[in-house]
Amino acid sequence: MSPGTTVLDVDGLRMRYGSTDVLHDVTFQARHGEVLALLGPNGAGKTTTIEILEGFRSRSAGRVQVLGADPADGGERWRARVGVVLQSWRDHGKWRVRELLAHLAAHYTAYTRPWDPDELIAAVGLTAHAAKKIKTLSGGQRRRLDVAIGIVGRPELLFLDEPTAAFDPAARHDFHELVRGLADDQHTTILLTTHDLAEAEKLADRIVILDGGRVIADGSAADLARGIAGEDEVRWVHEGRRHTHRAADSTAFARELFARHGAAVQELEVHRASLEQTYLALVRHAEQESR
Ligand SMILES: Nc1ncnc2c1ncn2[C@@H]1O[C@H](COP(=O)(O)OP(=O)(O)OP(=O)(O)O)[C@@H](O)[C@H]1O
Repeated sequence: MSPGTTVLDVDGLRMRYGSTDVLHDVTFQARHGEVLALLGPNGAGKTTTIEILEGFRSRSAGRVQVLGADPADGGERWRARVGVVLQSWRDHGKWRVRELLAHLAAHYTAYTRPWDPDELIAAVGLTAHAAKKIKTLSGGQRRRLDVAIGIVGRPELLFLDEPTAAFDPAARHDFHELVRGLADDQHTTILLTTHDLAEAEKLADRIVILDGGRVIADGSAADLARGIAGEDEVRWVHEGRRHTHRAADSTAFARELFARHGAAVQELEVHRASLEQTYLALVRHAEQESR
């Protein structure tokens, strides 16, 4: 698959539970090698969307293509190209970590070139626990194992539903490195849901925000920030005096500033609206509109 190919294509997706519509006309795409974060308040429809794309839930209407197939009838070969990290892997408590991953890797050899179990165990930081029974792992260690299970077949597309919820800061940092490595080095396309906006800002090439089952924003963190805040704040010191200026194009403004004053410009800082500020503004606005 080449860069620029559309790996996920969701068009007019609708989902109804009983008489309640929980997804209305959801449309977005993801390209090959892109990390897409799906954000939104509790109940916005993130898990429902991801489960439909994984082929675990039937949709009510709309067109969905995942790696060129409709997930509602994706066969085994298609499934082997898709990695899934569910909210938690509770079965197989008596299995040992290495034993389970070796077993799953063997299953994938018919379709893909799976990870070597020991390399994978090292990549998710479980080397010291490789011989332990799964039921004896801590919550965070089990979550690392969930991630290993999701990627063991070197999927072309990986779904991560709140992958770092139980991680300590070091595990979270290692996981971020692993995800960026999968996208940058192996060109894995990744769709993740998270409530951690700093995580989304760090990992995602693009962000889709769902609210009340509708897409209310789609773009890079910088695009979304520009759309809401409009301007960055530029601060600097010149001849001992502190200055502040708001600029729509802060890079062009800084270039001009240096062209005019050269090395006399000191302590330059550019402050862009954080994803947290942008997200809160977008969700508040959407909720006011729907009242
Ligand atoms: N099996 C079901 N039957 C009926 N309603 C459901 C079912 N599953 C989910 N819902 C409803 O669909 C809506 C979307 O739920 P979903 O789990 O997709 O949200 P979410 O964005 O993943 O939320 P969270 O951030 O809390 O995980 C919610 O209102 C939820 O109550």
